[in-house]
Amino acid sequence: MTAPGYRTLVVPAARLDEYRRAAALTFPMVGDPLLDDSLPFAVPPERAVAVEAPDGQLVATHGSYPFRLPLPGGAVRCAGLTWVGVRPDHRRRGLMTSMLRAHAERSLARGEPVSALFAAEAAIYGRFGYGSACDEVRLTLPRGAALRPVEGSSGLAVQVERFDAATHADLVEDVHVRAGAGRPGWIARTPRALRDRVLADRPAARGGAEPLLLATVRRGDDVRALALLARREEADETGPRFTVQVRQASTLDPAATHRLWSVLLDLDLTASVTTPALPVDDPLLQLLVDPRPGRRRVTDNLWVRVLDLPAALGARRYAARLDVVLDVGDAFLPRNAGRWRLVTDADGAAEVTRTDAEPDVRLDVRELGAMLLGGRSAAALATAGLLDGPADAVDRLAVAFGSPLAPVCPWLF
Ligand SMILES: CC(=O)SCCNC(=O)CCNC(=O)[C@H](O)C(C)(C)COP(=O)(O)OP(=O)(O)OC[C@H]1O[C@@H](n2cnc3c(N)ncnc32)[C@H](O)[C@@H]1OP(=O)(O)O
Repeated sequence: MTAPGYRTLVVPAARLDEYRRAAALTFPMVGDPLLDDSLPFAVPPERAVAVEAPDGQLVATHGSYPFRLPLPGGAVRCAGLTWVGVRPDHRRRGLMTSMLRAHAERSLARGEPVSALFAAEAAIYGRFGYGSACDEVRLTLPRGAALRPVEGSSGLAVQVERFDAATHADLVEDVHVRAGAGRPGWIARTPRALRDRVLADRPAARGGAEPLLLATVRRGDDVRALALLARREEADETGPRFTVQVRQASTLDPAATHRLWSVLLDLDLTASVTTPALPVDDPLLQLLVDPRPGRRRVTDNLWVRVLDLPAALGARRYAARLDVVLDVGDAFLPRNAGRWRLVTDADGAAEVTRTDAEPDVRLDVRELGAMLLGGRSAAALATAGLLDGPADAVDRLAVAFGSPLAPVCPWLF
């Protein structure tokens, strides 16, 4: 239910400009016409939703992207929630709450059992059943940071050129997708308009850095790794000292990974290198001879909301046999609340059914979302008092929900 006098609507094409103006009042970083032109129209039109105030103005916005969210051993249709904003003069009267409800209902109607997002502020989304599902790490490394050797690296060819979206976007997206094979959370940038927006190198968004460069590592004609990067000058009386901002690093094998980072960590005239969001087990972290110099920032990455519990849990594989009854709390979407029996077979496939049996483990849907990608351990959540059950059941759950590779989404939507 929207607050009295307000109305939630799918934004018709004729009102998209209004939608953009409402978003521009909400998000302080929007304000440059060159940037504004691109926002937020990568959201497919039928997924742009707004709230209209009693005076007819659009005062709150949200949208979603049609993603496939990689899970351990599977993938699930996922509504990537974005542009949630309420005009400053209409806040704290329930408009976000009504939009989140509309988002859940519309996603379910489209057959999307899961929603995911990046949280502008981490305290916002737990109340709506989103759980922090994984972390990311960003490194700032000194130039020349040494890497452990990897056989075959030095023989690979490297090319550095100016990035041109029209020529290179397909290659960059293709390598991005392949680089994430087997890693939960590694979302492809769909639809194409979103990919184009993510890869657009708008001067207004460069923050003083040069236009994007594309570095490719090749074995013969085959591109095995690539990076998008830009150098930015830092004032220094001793001479030019550039910071290398690596915006995307996508690698397909260990030798190419080593070769790519060897080049990025040793560009002339540079003093330091910043990485994009990396999974917490990224190969770069394993390869650094000395991981201590520089800075390391770990923060929350994807937040995940289970909308249709049996469909979401049934879309992934499990690393151990389970026959467990979960008692799930879901105050925001009661359809998920109650007891569910989760049984997995020898291949890790799951069957999820309603049951009246006594529960083994009690948890909120928020924790289920946190565990879905394999990035949060049931046992760790239990030590924090966020999941309750006998130690053997909790431990089995922790093992079964685990993932061999740490989840991450390396780009922001
Ligand atoms: C996925 C994304 O798009 S992330 C982007 C999120 N957007 C932003 O940060 C833009 C700036 N902020 C805003 O536009 C708004 O303040 C919003 C969207 C965060 C909140 O909108 P509102 O309509 O004011 O929220 P609403 O009135 O529905 O509040 C619901 C509850 O959330 C709480 N809440 C709202 N904002 C926040 C916040 N930033 N941190 C913690 N709690 C919050 C409210 O206090 C309220 O709690 P209560 O039910 O216990 O009273």
